Amino acid sequence: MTETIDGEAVAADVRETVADEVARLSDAGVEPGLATVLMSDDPASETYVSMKQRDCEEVGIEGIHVEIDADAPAEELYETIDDLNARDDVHGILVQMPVPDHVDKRTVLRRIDPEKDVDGFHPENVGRLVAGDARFKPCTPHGVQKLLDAYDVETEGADAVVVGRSDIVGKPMANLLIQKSPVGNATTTVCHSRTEDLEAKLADADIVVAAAGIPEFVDGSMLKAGATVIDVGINRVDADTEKGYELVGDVDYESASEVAGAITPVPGGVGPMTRAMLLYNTVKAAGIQTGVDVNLD
Ligand SMILES: Nc1nc2c(c(=O)[nH]1)N[C@@H](CN(C=O)c1ccc(C(=O)N[C@@H](CCC(=O)O)C(=O)O)cc1)CN2
Repeated sequence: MTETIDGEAVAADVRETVADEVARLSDAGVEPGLATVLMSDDPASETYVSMKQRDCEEVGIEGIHVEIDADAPAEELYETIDDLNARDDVHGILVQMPVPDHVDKRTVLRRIDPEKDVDGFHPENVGRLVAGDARFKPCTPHGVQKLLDAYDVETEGADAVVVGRSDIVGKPMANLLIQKSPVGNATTTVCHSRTEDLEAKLADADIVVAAAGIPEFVDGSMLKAGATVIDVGINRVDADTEKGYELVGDVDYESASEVAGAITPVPGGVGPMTRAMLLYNTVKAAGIQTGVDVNLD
């Protein structure tokens, strides 16, 4: 019997923990603040940012939202980051990705104060993660770890395959899975567009994390019976619905759920966890910057 991994439920638990810590910080005179910066006309990015702002409101984090015209000079974004770095009421800064082509993404990531980098994308934070001393784990892979933990998926000694090598998901996910820590110790293979015989690698995997951004490209016939399947893909495909599209993952849910032991749905799987871990990192950032103890596991 395949178990559906309920990301909405686990994310709600994380938000509850975060709300308790926000209350404790508030008792100590600290009001955590998260700034989201959107420089894009992409409807999906607009949706994600407004969801993040709504989540902040739910847990009592002060949400600050900055919108920059997608055609504005890159310098406008860099200066916005400088302003947010200097503000005492802003503990976390998130620049929604992707940014327009004329903006240098590496400059953006380096410009954010590493103590406010709640995405965990600054090179200092990437280095800390790789060294096993993470300050902020990137939200999506951290959310996946939480899901594996919540559903008692054994990672120690498991063969894990991460499909996709992005900086946001694939690389940090693989790093977390190999670490000598809880929800780690997995033998991890990272597959990508140049991987030969992906099918053979997937066929042996106890845990599959699909993060390639290709709609429904992993199907049930490629999976080992009983595998845990984590679908990170959130693809908008044209459909005859009210919105004109439907959301599908990188995994063909119907066929995969006939073979998998446990599987995340799309929507309602990893997406809500990505947002919940952003709140978690914001509270952690507020604790770091103010010296107030924060109890997060
Ligand atoms: N600065 C960042 N940019 C981006 C990140 C990131 O972690 N930091 N990740 C992705 C997208 N992403 C976060 O911004 C994200 C994607 C999806 C969801 C989500 O809640 N999805 C829902 C469905 C939402 C919908 O109706 O469209 C779900 O899966 O249930 C949240 C965040 C790229 N950019």
